[in-house]
Amino acid sequence: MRTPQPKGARAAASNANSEKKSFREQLGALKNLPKFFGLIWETSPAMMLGNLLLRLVKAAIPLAMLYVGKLIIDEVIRLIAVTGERDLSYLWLLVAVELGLAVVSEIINRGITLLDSLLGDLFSNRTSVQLIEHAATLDLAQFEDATFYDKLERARRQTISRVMLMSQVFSQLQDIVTIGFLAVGLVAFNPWLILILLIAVIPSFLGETHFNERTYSLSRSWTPERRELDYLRYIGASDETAKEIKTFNLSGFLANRFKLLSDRYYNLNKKLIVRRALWGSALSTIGTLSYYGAYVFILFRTVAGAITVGDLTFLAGSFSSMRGLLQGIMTRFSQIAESAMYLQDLFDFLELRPEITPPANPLLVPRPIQHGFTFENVGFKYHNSEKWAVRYLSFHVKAGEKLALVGENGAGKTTLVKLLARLYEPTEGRILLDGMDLRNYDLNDLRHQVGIIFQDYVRFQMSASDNIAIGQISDIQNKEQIKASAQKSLADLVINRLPQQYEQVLGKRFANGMELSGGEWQKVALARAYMREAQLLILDEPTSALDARAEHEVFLRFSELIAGKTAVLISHRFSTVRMADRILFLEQGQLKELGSHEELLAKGGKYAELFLLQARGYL
Ligand SMILES: Nc1ncnc2c1ncn2[C@@H]1O[C@H](COP(=O)(O)OP(=O)(O)OP(=O)(O)O)[C@@H](O)[C@H]1O
Repeated sequence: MRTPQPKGARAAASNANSEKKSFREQLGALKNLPKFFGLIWETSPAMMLGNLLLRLVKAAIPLAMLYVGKLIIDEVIRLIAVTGERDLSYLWLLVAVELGLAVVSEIINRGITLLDSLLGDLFSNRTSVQLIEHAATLDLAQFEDATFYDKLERARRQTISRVMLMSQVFSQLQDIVTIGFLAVGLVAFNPWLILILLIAVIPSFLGETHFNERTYSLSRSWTPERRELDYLRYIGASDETAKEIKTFNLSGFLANRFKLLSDRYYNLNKKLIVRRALWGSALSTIGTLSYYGAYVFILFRTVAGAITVGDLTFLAGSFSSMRGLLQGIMTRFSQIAESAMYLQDLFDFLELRPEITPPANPLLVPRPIQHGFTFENVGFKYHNSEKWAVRYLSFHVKAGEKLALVGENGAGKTTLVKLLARLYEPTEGRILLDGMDLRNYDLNDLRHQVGIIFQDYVRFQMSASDNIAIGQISDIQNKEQIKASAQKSLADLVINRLPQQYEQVLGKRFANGMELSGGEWQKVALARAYMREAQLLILDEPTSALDARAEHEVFLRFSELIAGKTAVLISHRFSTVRMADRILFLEQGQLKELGSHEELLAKGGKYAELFLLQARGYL
């Protein structure tokens, strides 16, 4: 059993140390940027180019405005000094240019915001799709691993928050160009001013870098806890859990658990934010002092007549905006480096490869299957467990045979069928299909030829029609086939009663959805098995919520309707199980008995004992 809190806390502490990122590592994370921009470029080259062009033009505007401002002031002073007739046309021309620049600047700003948000949305949608597609290629076992889930969680966040990174990097480039322009003016006047400028901003930059790295470490080491918080928030207020939360009166328990965990995070984070605020204030004071030092210097030079009042405003203006820009660039730099580190999580996730892979020269599943499936001494351990879930399994399922799996809870029935569908790889032994190892077959073809309806099948909050089509999604438009499948599983009786029939959205999540009973849902899910043109059908207790008569009828139909196909059924109802050709009795992961209902009864073993108990109504 996992004990999340102490383990999480230990992990948090050790991660914080091992994940402490140095400045060099932050710089290293920037190597992710070209790949990131590659993805943005693929999203829309036109928008990316347009964005960059607009920003380039925008970068030149501050210098132009400051310079025109200087000319205006010098002209005003000149005009004041002139006696007699004054010609104001040059002044008005300058004012018109300044006005024009202001208007253009505003329009460009709007254009940049527009492109940023459109490109951002496109990028985020594209990455989300990529994430869904990639997740589908991974192994089931990977999804059962907590560290994998953390990675997935971080990657999922990236698809949305990394959109910010794009505009940050673009703004960074824009500001660097602007500074380049302004610096030319400043250097022309006095190169020392640039030095003072650097002294003003470097301390803040180092402070920001340090605190960003701390924030990243904290947030990263807390991923498992954040996932737990999300989970608690979800189960604390969700339609799926509301019933039990109310009847068991769990809200206090959940709220407390949430509060304990969130308070710990809040306190750690608070310490960091407060220290950041204090250091930030101290370091930016150094910046302000050096700025005013430079200002006083420029004032002296003006009073001494070395420069004009226009020069004064130009220099003070460029100095002030360069300071703002440099500070912005440096703060943004550490944010960009931090985001780039997070970006690593997204790329790491996209780099994950499944362990179950198709062979170099995959075989297609024989059509039809001739001999069937053979288990040769198969054993399997879940990766997070030392215990053998199943072991020493050796048996043969003939092509066209209906095999029932029985056994107590945890005996290994579901594990066995997952191995059969190659959702997991046996830890030892092998499974053969028509004499060839399952590993030699094309994975997609194999998955096509095997249809499974699990006991924990998904209740998709979509239309009844889509819920059935899930069994063979390529036939989603084939309404006839969907209806025929529904008739076979008896779901049509349920669906015909719904207000919008096959187009009726099922479940309670959406406003127009209709909830079904457990048994009704199972009939809909069962129809998925009939959608599939699979040669092996596996039903893992898909009828447990049906009443006894409905289950009997469903299985009778099932046997008739899939005549010729191989089927593996799992059920705890012996009246259903006896309809199978043979029954495999599992106990603690091992095969105990195998034979027809009559044979096993005659044997008088465990199966016979349980069957008789159930027949007498004790089970
Ligand atoms: N994802 C998993 N990770 C680790 N152990 C697992 C996992 N799934 C199942 N197990 C363990 O493997 C064993 C066999 O489980 P399995 O689900 O195959 O049993 P089952 O016979 O289908 O049970 P039930 O009748 O309750 O559905 C159990 O001991 C279970 O605890």
